[in-house]
Amino acid sequence: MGPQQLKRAFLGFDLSTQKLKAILLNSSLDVVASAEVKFDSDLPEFRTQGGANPGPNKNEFFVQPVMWVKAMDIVLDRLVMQEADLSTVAAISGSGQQHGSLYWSNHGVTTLENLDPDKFLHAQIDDSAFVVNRTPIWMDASTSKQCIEMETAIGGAESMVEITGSKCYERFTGPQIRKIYQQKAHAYEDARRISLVSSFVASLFLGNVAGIDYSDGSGMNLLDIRQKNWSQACLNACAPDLEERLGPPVSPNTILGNVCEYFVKRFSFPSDCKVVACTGDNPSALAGMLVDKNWLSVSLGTSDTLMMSLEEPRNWPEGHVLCHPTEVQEYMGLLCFRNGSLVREGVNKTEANGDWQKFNELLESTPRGNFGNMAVHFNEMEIIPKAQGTMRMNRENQTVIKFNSPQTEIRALVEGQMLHHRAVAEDMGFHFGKETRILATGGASVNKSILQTIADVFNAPVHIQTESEAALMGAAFRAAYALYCQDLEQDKTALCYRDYILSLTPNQLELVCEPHKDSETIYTPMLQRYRNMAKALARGKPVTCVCSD
Ligand SMILES: Nc1ncnc2c1ncn2[C@@H]1O[C@H](COP(=O)(O)OP(=O)(O)O)[C@@H](O)[C@H]1O
Ligand SMILES: O=C(CO)[C@@H](O)[C@H](O)COP(=O)(O)O
Repeated sequence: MGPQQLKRAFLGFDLSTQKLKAILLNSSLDVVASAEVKFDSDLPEFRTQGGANPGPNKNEFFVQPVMWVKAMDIVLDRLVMQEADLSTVAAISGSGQQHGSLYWSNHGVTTLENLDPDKFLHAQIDDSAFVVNRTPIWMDASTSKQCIEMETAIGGAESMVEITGSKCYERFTGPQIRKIYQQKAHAYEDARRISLVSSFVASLFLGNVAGIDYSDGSGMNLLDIRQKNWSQACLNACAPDLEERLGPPVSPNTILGNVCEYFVKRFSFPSDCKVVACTGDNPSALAGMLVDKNWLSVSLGTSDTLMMSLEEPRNWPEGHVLCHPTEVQEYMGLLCFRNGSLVREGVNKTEANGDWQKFNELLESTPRGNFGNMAVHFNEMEIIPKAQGTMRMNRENQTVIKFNSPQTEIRALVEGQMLHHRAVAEDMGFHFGKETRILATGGASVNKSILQTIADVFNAPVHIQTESEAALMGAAFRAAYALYCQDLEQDKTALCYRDYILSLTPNQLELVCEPHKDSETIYTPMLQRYRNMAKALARGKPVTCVCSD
C-alpha cells in the first residue's frame, strides 16, 4: 500500500427509518469518527414519531424529504465538530431505508446540479425541489388497490414474483408510484426524476440524480432481477413514461462519479473523491455482516428482518428475492416484519416505564414458554401475514384482554415476535437445524435478553459484531471495495468483496447467546399455536375473551 493509499478514508451513511448515521473508516477500515441525527429528537419541527408521520388516511405514512436534507447538513457538521478529516475521504457510499421514493421537480434537479457551497443544503434543496412533499416511506401500506392492478396487468402474482422477485407489496415503490400517478396526476407529470432513499443519498453527493442500484431496485416491483433492467411489462403496469423518470439501474459496485464541488469547497473533500452507488439498508447490512452462506442475518432496526445469501433466484410466493449487493451474480432473500422495535418500545413504556434494563429483568424473570401464555402484536398492518390487531392467549387456549403481570406481557410479546419470524421463515421452506448460526445487528441487537429469546426460539447460537450497525459499515465497506476494483481495473486476480474486506479487517464475531437444551421441546408446539393465532388475526376473527390469565 503506497503512502497515498495509507491516508485513504471511506465514508458511509445510513439513512434509515429513525435516524441518519455517518461513519468514517481509515484505510484499515477502523472507525475514526461517527455521528448521527435522530429525526424525532434532533428535528422536532418535522413532528415524526419513530421517524415517520402518519398520513390522513388509513395505513398511510410519509416523511417530508427536506427533513432528510436537513439531517445531512447536521450529520456532516457533527463529523466536522469531531475533527474528522474529510480531505482524506477517497470514496463515499450509503444505504437507505428501502422502498421509500422522492419525486424531484425540474427546479430540484437544477438546484442539485448547482449547489452553492456558502449555503446549507436544506436552504437550497427545499420543498420546491420536490413535487411531492409528503413522500411515501416503507411503512405505508395503503396501496392494496394498486398492487392488485399491477399484478393483474402482468398476468398475476406468480408472474410478478418470476420477474421482480416479489409479489406486489403495498410498501414497494411501484405500487406507491402508481398511487401518486393516480391520485396526484399533476405531481407525477411534473416529476422529472424519481429516487429511492438510497439513490437520493448518492444524488446529494454527486450533485446529480444518481442511478438506482439493482439490489435496492429489487424492492420496487419494477426491476427484472434476472435481466437487471427495468421490466417493460411492470413499468407499463405502473405509470406512463416511468423509465425516463427512473433512469437506468446500475450495479451496486458502480462508481457514479466524483463528489460535486459543493462538498469540495464546503467540507474539503478531495475533488477526485468517488461516489459509489448506494443501496437499501437491508442489502447494506448483509454487506456489512461478511458472513458466509450458513448464517442467518437478523436485523433488529425499526423493522425486524431476516436475510440470507442465495446463489440462485427463487420464486417465493411470499417474502423477497433481491439482487445481491456485493456479488453481482448472486441474490439475497429477505423477510421483513413491520411490527418490530416500535412495538417492543411501546410495551417497554407501558410495562417497564421505558427502561430497557427493567424490561430485561422482567423478561428474564419468566420461564421459557411463559407457562403457555402467548401474544401476537400486529399494531400496524403486518406484511406476512397481512393482518392487524393484538391477540393474547392463555395456557387453556382462551383469548384474554391482558395478562395479569408485566413480566408475562413482556415475555409473551418477545416470544410471540420471534415465533412469528420463525414460523414465516419455516413456512417458506427454511429449516433451522444444528448448523444454523445467527448474526444480529441493528438498534435492538444491543439487548442480550432479546437475543437470548431469539437463540431459544430459533434453537441456534446468536452472535453480534463489534459495530452494531451493519448497514452503516456495509456502506463504507462497499465504498472501499469499489475503489479497490477501480484501481485493479481488468485484473482477473482481484479479490471478491468478502475476501477483500476480510483482508483488511477481521470480522470480530462475538457469541452472545446459546439456546437452552429444552428450547426445541418448548417452542416447537408453540409454533403451531402461534400460527393458529396469526391466522385468526388475518381472518379478522372476532375474539372471545375471558378476563385474565
Ligand atoms: N436496549 C435496547 N433494547 C431493545 N431495543 C432497543 C434498545 N436500544 C434501542 N433499541 C431499539 O432500536 C430501535 C432503533 O434501531 P435502529 O437500528 O437505530 O433503527 P433504524 O435503523 O430503523 O433507524 C429503536 O426503535 C429502539 O426500540
Ligand atoms: O421495508 C423494509 C424492508 O423490505 C424495511 O426493513 C426498511 O428497509 C426499513 O428498515 P429499518 O429502518 O427498519 O432498518
